[in-house]
Amino acid sequence: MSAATTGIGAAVEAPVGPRVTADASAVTVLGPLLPVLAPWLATRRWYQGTTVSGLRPRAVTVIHGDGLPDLVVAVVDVTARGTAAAPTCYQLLLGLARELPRRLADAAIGTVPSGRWAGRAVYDAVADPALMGLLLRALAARRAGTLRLERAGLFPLPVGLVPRPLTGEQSNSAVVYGDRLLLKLYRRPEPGPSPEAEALRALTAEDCARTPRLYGALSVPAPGGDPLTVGLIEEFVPGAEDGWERAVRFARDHINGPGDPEADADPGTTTGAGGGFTGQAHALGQAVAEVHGALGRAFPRRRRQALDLAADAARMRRRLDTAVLEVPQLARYHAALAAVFDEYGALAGRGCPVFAQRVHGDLHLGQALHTEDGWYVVDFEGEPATPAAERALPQPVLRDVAGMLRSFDYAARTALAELDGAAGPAQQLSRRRRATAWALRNRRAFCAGYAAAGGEDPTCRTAQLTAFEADRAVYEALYEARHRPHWLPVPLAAVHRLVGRMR
Ligand SMILES: Nc1ncnc2c1ncn2[C@@H]1O[C@H](COP(=O)(O)OP(=O)(O)O)[C@@H](O)[C@H]1O
Ligand SMILES: O=P(O)(O)O[C@H]1O[C@H](CO)[C@@H](O[C@H]2O[C@H](CO)[C@@H](O)[C@H](O)[C@H]2O)[C@H](O)[C@H]1O
Repeated sequence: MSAATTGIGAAVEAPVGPRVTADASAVTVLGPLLPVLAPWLATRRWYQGTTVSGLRPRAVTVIHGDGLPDLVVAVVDVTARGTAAAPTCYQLLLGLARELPRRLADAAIGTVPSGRWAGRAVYDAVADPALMGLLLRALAARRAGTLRLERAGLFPLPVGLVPRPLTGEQSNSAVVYGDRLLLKLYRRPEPGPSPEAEALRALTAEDCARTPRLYGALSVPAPGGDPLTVGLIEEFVPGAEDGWERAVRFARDHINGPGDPEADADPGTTTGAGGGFTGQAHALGQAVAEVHGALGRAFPRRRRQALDLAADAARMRRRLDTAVLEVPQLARYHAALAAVFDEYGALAGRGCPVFAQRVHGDLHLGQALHTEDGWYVVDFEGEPATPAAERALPQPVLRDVAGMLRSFDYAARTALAELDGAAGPAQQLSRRRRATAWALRNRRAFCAGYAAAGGEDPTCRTAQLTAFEADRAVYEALYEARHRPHWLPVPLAAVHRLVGRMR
């Protein structure tokens, strides 16, 4: 590896406790770690490339705690080998221990070959509750060097809670403190204001009961620009079940349930096809409408003019063009999809009012948490594959509604796929019908809940909803092709169905 370590970022030592050590430059701190960091980084789930050729520190903070390994929080620009692409910014949290306890073996990165930490074990500090406790104490005491916690609201920040890393997350890392706080650490921090910090700050100020409240946003200075947001501290929603897992479980039970002739009938007339989930889907619709209401009060809400709608339609077409290059299976639907987007673009000319405001931006069942107190909506970062500058743009609320409707389809198909194997043809047909009916019934319940809580009635805005569902399915096709190719048939089937409806 040839590591580029020029372009020195700020390096600050932030002592917690009585020990004060001298400042060191970012290069001095990170330089000796580079040989072990590069191969480790290239295998992280959140790392975008497959190789690392250069790593340039932007901001490095070292935090010492008495009797603890040192903690290095480094924001670095990484260049992948063999690409002309601009470097990508990553956040690394590294522990440096004289000896790595066996319980942290899975977090091991390597042994530092030289420099001040020569011979120490370097490891992913997010896995170490002791260091995550140290980080929270340092942030609360404003002793984390260039790493700042900008508080939201006046809620006291409890610091004596037991930390545990949250497993199973996708693009970021997270630590839960005593089931009360969640520290979300962005692995790929992005320049400019953070859509998630902005949204949660506003929702907290609005006292929205359906989202976790924000305690504060973590940032490091970015020379010549806004500080770079590298994380958030928000309320942890205890005792929650992930909405995706819950929906798939209910769908599976329904599809596999005892023979119920009603459930196999036309979904428009059945009573049982929602598989016991319709009440929850209704409540979820209400929760999303509440979140939209709060966002609509906190951020500007404006009527879309004809030019705006045409620009939206053009953006959806561009997204389709990009997706077709990577997902050739979409090509046969190109003209029909473009027609769907154009129909949306022409709505203003027909006197149909469309309003835009701040929305969630990547709403699906996995962003909803079910508790005894009802639903919570989390993760306001927006679609990871959409450029950062576009994510906070005002959008019609039906974009979020469409995201959730797509998710009911995903849940039904996932449940079906999990069951299909051992069934004969007749049973498979019956299951398919039940899966379709489950999705349809819960989509309707969600829309009814949304309208009942004061949101605009999605079912009265078919052209908008179809365009947003189609656009979302195109996004999903690209997402699946890149990350989970065996899931690609799910959004492709949706595209087929959606354009079929327009013919
Ligand atoms: N405030 C919270 N309280 C409880 N669990 C949460 C909270 N926020 C997120 N989670 C859980 O963590 C998972 C990952 O969080 P998320 O913000 O979606 O991160 P990512 O962007 O990495 O997907 C969520 O699916 C949810 O299960
Ligand atoms: O949660 P993220 O912000 O990482 O969202 C991305 O990944 C999601 C998958 O984890 C992806 O969601 C798609 O798959 C879900 C099932 O796993 C399904 O419920 C969603 O409806 C579907 O869009 C999401 O698109 C992507 O941005």
